[in-house]
Amino acid sequence: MTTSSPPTAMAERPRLLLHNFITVDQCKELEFIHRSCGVMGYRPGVLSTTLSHLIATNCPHLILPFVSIRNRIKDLAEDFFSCHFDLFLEFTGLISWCKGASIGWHSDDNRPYLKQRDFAAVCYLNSHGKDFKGGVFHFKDGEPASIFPVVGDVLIYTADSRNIHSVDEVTEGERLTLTLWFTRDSAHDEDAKLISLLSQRLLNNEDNHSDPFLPVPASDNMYWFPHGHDQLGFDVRCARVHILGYNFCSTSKNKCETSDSSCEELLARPLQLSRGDVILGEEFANSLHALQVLPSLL
Ligand SMILES: O=C(O)CCC(=O)C(=O)O
Ligand SMILES: [Fe+2]
Repeated sequence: MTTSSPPTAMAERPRLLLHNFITVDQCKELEFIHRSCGVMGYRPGVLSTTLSHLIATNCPHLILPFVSIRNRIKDLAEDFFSCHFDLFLEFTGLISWCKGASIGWHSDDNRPYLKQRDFAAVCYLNSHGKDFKGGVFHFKDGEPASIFPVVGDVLIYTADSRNIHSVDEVTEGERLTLTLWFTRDSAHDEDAKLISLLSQRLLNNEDNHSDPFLPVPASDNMYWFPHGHDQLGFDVRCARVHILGYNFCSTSKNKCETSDSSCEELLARPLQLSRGDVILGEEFANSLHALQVLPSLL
């Protein structure tokens, strides 16, 4: 089912909301990737997983679930905006908006370094009212005026001043999206950059023979989620594993230690998982590896 506006309104404010464009299973798969790999994002209270981050942390195989979804949304945007040329993906990222996150009125090309952005697509991977509260999307003018995110829905719009929009503060839970920007400018083609990163990584792996399937954590501060004042906050990896009912513990000491000063060191080393007093048998190369495997143990 499609929600769109009459032709004149459409020319003034080109935008489209499509329901059920991606399946709930696809949304869950992307959510799982984000839960195991997400790092601090581009705004306060926002976590993100970009494709270049997946390559840099040795997880290029996790790009596969994005491929068909990206292509379908690109075809949709080319059709809807009647492009007589191929668009390029400029950015692809899973973005979660935690409690307190919001964004005021803006267009998506509103900075000199964002001028290449022509179109935006936001896929909602979870639902307002069920998974989070707040986080409603609004267009400043025209219809539809407000969008209440529903899992599987996709919203596309031009990145220019015809589509000024905002997102209300998230007041509970975590709001998750797959956000894409498209450009006409081949100099900003994300795929060309990803291919170059992939080939560099292959060359490096040839040199150091590292295991091609084990994730490498990003630097610790990328996982540090500031919360409140006075250096308060938490490590996103610990938070994820806690939510699933587990703790990280050191393999050497067979002792759980997630909250002391050695936590950051522990998270980058081989470790095990515990649940209450019970230590699970599996050993993991590091915290990200555990987070990637944990859903299959549940
Ligand atoms: O997540 C959304 O609904 C829109 C986000 C947004 O406006 C942005 O990232 O620029
Ligand atoms: Fe935006």
